[in-house]
Amino acid sequence: MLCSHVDQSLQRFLDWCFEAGIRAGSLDVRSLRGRGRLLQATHELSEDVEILYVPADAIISEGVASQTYQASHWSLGVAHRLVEEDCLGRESRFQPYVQLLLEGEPHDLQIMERLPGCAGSLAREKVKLRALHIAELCAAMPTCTADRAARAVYAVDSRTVYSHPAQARALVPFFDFVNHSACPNARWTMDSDGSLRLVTTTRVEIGEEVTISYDSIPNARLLVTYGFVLDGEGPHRSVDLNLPFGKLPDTLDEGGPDAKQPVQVQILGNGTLRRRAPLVPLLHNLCSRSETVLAEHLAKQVAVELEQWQAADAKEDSRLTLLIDMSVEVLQSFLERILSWIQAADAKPLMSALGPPEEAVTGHSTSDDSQDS
Ligand SMILES: C[S@@+](CC[C@H](N)C(=O)[O-])C[C@H]1O[C@@H](n2cnc3c(N)ncnc32)[C@H](O)[C@@H]1O
Repeated sequence: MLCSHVDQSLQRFLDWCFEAGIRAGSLDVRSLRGRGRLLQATHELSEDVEILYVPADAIISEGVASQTYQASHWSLGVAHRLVEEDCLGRESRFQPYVQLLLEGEPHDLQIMERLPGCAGSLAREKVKLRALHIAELCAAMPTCTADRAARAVYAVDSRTVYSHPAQARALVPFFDFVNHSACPNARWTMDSDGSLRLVTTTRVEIGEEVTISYDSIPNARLLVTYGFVLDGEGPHRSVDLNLPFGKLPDTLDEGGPDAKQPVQVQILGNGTLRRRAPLVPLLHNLCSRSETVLAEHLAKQVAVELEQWQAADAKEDSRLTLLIDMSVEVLQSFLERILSWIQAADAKPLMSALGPPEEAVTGHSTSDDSQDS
């Protein structure tokens, strides 16, 4: 395993990886401003080649301790395991890995808390959840300081993988240097014994970064969970929108689902709706001519949120600038689509006018390779 610009704890970690049976002969660890540590190919690699193998006993997975937290959040099980290993100090067989993991500073959620819409509420929820988890970890392990607990919670939040087939949540050394891309060149799988393999999905040139897809989530979620946003096209170019409906004019009083609950929809980069299903009950609850009522209500709500995004302060943070610009563009094109449907008043049902063409719905395949968020 080669490594450039190594610091001491990274070198100790890499030596430990070798002893633990982690095989990554054609990968190098690099650091890049704005991307942190990352994996880079040291050889030209063909498609479908295994480039990393991490044996099960080198992986920190959800342990017996997680039983304590069954009624609570999934991440506490893994965080508990991590803090337990940290408390063992040099006695822990994962010590170099644990040390490296707990060096990571949690990213600042404060500047995100004032963002409009779902982005701001996600950040505020995350702040509350982090505080609860830190308190729970400290209460469960009196030798654990709030700072250690905060670092553990952050490491778990941003680095845990979940394998559906193996039904396992885990912190996987070396593999967790892999960054996310909307067009990844690798995917991972977990064997039934809990070991992990990383395999190329395309040809990879020498020096090229190896990436996977963590998830197909909007930029606001990427920012709150992982601390970065992506430019360009892809599933990240979308906005989650909470729509409060209350009582619409022309709503049927009897029968039909409750239209009072706010519903969440997702708007894609081309201004179409990805998830239309939450709006369907509302349509059922309206009188026949009331598609227009719904469209007008939608337009009003979107205009309100658009105004909030236009007034949002990026606080000289380039990630926030990108998120704000993208949210404005997405909401604007969605609003234009609704308004032109209202103006045209054509026979096309509102939901199909707002929905995406088939290929846009399909999204992006993540197979086993979705990280928890
Ligand atoms: C699983 S770790 C990946 C390795 C990480 N770069 C490191 O330094 O250890 C996930 C973190 O990597 C960073 N990251 C991943 N993909 C990124 C990307 N496309 N752009 C910028 N940062 C990214 C984010 O800080 C994220 O929370």
